Amino acid sequence: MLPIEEIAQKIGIENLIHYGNYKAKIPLEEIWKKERRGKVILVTAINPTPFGEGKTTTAIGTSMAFWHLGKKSIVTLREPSLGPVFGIKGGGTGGGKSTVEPSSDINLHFTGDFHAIQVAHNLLASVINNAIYHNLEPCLDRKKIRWGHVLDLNARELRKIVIGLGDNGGAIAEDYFEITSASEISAIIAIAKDYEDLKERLSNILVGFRTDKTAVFARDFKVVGAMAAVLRDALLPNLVQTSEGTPAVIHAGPFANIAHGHNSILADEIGMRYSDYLVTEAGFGSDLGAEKFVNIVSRLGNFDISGAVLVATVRALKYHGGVKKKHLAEENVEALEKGAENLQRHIEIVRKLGFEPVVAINHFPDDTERELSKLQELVEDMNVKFAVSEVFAKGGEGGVELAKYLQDIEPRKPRFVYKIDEPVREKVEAIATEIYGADGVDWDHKAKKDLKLISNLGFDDFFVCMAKTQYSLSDNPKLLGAPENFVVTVRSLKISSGAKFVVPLLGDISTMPGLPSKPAAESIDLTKDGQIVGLR
Ligand SMILES: Nc1ncnc2c1ncn2[C@@H]1O[C@H](COP(=O)(O)OP(=O)(O)O)[C@@H](O)[C@H]1O
Ligand SMILES: O=COP(=O)(O)O
Ligand SMILES: [Mg+2]
Repeated sequence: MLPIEEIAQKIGIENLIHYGNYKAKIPLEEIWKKERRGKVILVTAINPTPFGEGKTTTAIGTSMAFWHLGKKSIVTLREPSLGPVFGIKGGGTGGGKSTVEPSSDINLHFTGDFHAIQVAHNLLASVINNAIYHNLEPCLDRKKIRWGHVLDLNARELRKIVIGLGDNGGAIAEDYFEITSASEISAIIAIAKDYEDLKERLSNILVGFRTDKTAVFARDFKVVGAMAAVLRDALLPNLVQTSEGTPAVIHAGPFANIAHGHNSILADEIGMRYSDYLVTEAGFGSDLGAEKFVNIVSRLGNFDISGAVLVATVRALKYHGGVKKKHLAEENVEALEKGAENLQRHIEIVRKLGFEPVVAINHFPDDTERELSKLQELVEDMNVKFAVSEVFAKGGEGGVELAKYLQDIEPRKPRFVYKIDEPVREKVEAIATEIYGADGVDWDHKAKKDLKLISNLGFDDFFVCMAKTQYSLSDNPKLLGAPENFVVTVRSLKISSGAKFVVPLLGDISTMPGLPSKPAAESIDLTKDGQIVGLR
């Protein structure tokens, strides 16, 4: 690795807040010193297998490839959450010869941003419960509290809990934990422009209602200052490097299935102002990350997008063709051909969002020659540009063909799926029908009540941040491939009035994931000389 100041010098960043030799935070005033000039390249994908199909890896490799072409590029990514790190997917720092470093630090505590978000979130929860204990104003109706706790782990046992069993003045009550990436504060850190905006958004967080049904916000508890104080450094983007010594800015961590799925806009500003090509990832498939990147992030950040890379893999398309996870390494051209219908749908989604995708076939070692040539044949018939990406095996050199397709694409205005002043119900129905291909939306009783509440509170002009399974275009994780003749069901809607999002919860999506029977944590260790091993 190069010393982090050498990475900063490559792109002209002059001031850093060092976190050791290889990590640094970028002061807010540094961000605005340059004008925007970089083209925005979005990396999205088809619906993935539980292992992930290589968007992070491809984003890193493509950014490095631009340097091979003599262009300056910055890759922006989200901070990995310990949920997947210890859970199914493992780390979020790419793989093979296309990684961001120091990967062990980045995958674990990094610069402490998630811990800060966790503390700020739980501080507010403790103050809410304390007001009830001391019978202080604002005293919330316990059954109408809409602010739980967060923890950066996959802990299904905390999805629904009872609190107050100890010395708590008898206020025993139901409560819950979400994973930190699902916290509204995680979304706020990803969209706030400066400390004033941060505090304004924190103060507008809706925490619940009094018994007289009046709404109560975080500002009513007088701890917004303390929350902002503990978040002071978490708002600053983190500068690190790729495995080829090119700049990477990693900041904020909302997942794309339970939140908006993109790194901070501040990180993107650095990518646009300090390089020719910002390569950035939106989580999971285009139905989730790319939809929200266009309809929420690019609208909030007010920027155009040039290119869209659509990552596809043989293994995920076989999965969509009906192959079980444990058989994905076995050749199966027939299943690949059937599952390719999922790729066709994502090409259409990216076009609906206003862009012409370039398909990146992310080549895995298990792909056979027959499968690879079949997939190239199928993609050719889909009338879309594509390149076989070898960035995992070869680093930036393996992404040059892809980068050459992207370098001359001109910025375009995204096509928003909904107008911001439409009612929430219509926004949700537009996304479900136009992006997912659903015939319509079913609204559970609780969801209908939430819609009414949103209108009564005057929040109909909020962004819609859909929460649903990442495995299917529908809200049923078993409905793979290119499902048709289905409706999606909205169970309820979270109101994030600080971020100005409403979060419709579809199907049985949970904002607190669980661990698999064999957690990735089992392969992690610390050697006697202090080396962390086994993080993948
Ligand atoms: N071409 C490849 N060959 C082998 N493993 C890969 C390849 N691309 C990605 N991976 C691995 O697959 C997992 C998911 O990759 P990642 O880039 O995180 O995907 P995503 O961002 O789409 O979830 C990581 O462990 C990564 O190292
Ligand atoms: O939020 C999900 O991100 P990945 O698609 O990178 O796992
Ligand atoms: Mg990723």
